[in-house]
Amino acid sequence: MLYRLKTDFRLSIITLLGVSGLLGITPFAVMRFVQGNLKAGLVDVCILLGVSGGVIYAWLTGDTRRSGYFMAVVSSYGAVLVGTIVGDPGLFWLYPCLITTFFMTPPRAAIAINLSAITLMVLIGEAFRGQEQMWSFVSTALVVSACAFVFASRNQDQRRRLEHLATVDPLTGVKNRRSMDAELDAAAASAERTGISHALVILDIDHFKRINDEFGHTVGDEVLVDLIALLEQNTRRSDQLFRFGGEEFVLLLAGVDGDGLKAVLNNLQQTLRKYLKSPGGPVTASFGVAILRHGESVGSWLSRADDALYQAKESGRDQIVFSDEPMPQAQFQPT
Ligand SMILES: Nc1nc2c(ncn2[C@@H]2O[C@H](COP(=O)(O)OP(=O)(O)OP(=O)(O)O)[C@@H](O)[C@H]2O)c(=O)[nH]1
Repeated sequence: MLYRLKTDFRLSIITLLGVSGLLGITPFAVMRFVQGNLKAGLVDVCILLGVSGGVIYAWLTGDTRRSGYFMAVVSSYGAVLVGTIVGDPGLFWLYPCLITTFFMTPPRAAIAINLSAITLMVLIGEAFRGQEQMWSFVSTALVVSACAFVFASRNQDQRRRLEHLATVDPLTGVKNRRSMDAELDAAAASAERTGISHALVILDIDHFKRINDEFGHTVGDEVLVDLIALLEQNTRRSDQLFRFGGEEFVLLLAGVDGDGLKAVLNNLQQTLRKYLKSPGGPVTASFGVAILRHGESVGSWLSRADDALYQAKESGRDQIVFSDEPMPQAQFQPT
């Protein structure tokens, strides 16, 4: 539970809003019923139910996008309703909502929710004692929204940048080993669900050490970058490429049958032979290929591709070796 709160920012904001809503609104709901203000008491109860429902939904389903929208709408328009019924004390409830909408919904949606809530509050007008108070509210609500927008946007940029740094290889720009582990898990789960075949290719440049030793690390780096450009030009957009380590890369292909896979890999091999070069001449690569078996673990899938790569190296390099002879059709049916 703590782990989810730490790693899922939106879930933590939704939970914070839910808990503070429960703690903050419950005494007022009780007070309004005690004072005989049934309408205000019922509005408070509805907000409490909505907010609690949003939190429970987020925790049970993990769908913080929908519950974020729901919570933002319930809390903001709920605050407008409270302002309409109880007058100016309701105005204060809108301020925390104006801030938290930016952390629960995308910026454009948050701006729309905030502006519409401020406008509604003004149009209904019940919450204000006079013009001066109304315009003070409008100005301060806009300032709060603008500050929350800037803060939330910066926060989002920084999170995206951190995510990029954590998942992308800086030299080649392809996803790193860390992303690969997550994507292979997702691919295996998708294969079980849909029956679509998934192939994993480990590709390793031949005699790469010699290139580094003879021409230097910078030239070696350029060969790696050229390799990625060639791989990206000769695979589908849906195919995924990862840097497995050093001069080893992993290609994940979904929905390929045996013949299609052979054709893609033969084409890649020819392309590398023809276009991948170092100052010492053409550069080749060895390929180890494994198609995911029904019920197989990702570890075993990777290890079969790695064994096939080993065989490709052992049998003279510049080879494509399949762990199993690929079938012309998808390997297994959905469960
Ligand atoms: N330039 C450069 N070299 C790297 C990078 N990462 C790993 N290497 C080098 O890649 C080389 C890999 O050498 P080996 O594992 O012996 O492989 P190889 O020479 O390609 O031999 P085979 O794979 O058996 O054909 C080592 O010299 C590493 O230093 C990198 O990011 N840039």
